Amino acid sequence: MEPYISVRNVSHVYPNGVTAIKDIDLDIFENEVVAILGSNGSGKTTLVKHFNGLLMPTKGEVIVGDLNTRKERIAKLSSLVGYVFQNPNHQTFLPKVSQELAYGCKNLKMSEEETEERVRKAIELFQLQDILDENPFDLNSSQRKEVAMASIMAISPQVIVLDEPTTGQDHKGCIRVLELVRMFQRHGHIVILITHDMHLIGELNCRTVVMHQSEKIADDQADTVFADRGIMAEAGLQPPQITSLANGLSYVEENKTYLTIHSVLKLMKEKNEEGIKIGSRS
Ligand SMILES: Nc1ncnc2c1ncn2[C@@H]1O[C@H](COP(=O)(O)OP(=O)(O)OP(=O)(O)O)[C@@H](O)[C@H]1O
Repeated sequence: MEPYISVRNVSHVYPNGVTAIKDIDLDIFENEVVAILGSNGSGKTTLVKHFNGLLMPTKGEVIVGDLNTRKERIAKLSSLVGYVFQNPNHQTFLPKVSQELAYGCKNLKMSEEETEERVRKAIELFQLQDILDENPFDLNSSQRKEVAMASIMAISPQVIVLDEPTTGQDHKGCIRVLELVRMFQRHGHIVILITHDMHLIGELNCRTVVMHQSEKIADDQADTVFADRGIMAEAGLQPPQITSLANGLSYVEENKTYLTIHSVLKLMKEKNEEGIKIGSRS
């Protein structure tokens, strides 16, 4: 299978001389959810900004669809790769939600009918019917984030990048992000998450790329990555709390990784039925 995004031996050195990513190879395939994980300054954002042409490699090349990002206009690339910024205020600027939702399609010179149809679908998916006339800046931060995501969804890019989607969200907001990631995937999109949120990655148990000091040091399913103590320590990462808790239970096999509260509760129930008492590892 051909990858949709192919990052080939890419490095990026900023004009001030900082090497933000180094010799990265990465293939991302249709319909994947991929988390890009790593501590502050490890190169996550720099890497992902290469997918929609916001940055160009200083070495190597990035292919999106069958387009080399060096040779494409940014408008074309942003119709393929939609970027939802961490702070929705950075991508929201029109006085009405309805205008905001239509902006991307209009900017890509879609016809009025097509824009209307796409916006209608986005309104339906995100249940925004009641706030169409509101000013996005009068909405709360969760609603503003929904509007930002819906505006990207209206463009319907093949790839949706969510930059720290759970930052600043309460518990309900975080559950909503999880639902949206799954919804984007059901609708056939590739979802790329730039995140520090181990709980979110654990719940998704998605492919996880770990960046550390500008290099890719791991690329595997989240449970495999989280079980690799060497990688976790090198990258300065802690697994989700529930994984640490499960690791402390006496009856959890050393090589098993539990990522969600549901999986730990299921294990406890099974052990309880077998008459095995909960104990902690000595
Ligand atoms: N515009 C820029 N000019 C110069 N250096 C930059 C620029 N943007 C990022 N850097 C540097 O590049 C390195 C990687 O930064 P990047 O933002 O890609 O990391 P990150 O993993 O996304 O970090 P964070 O989690 O803090 O957002 C860091 O050393 C950072 O200071």
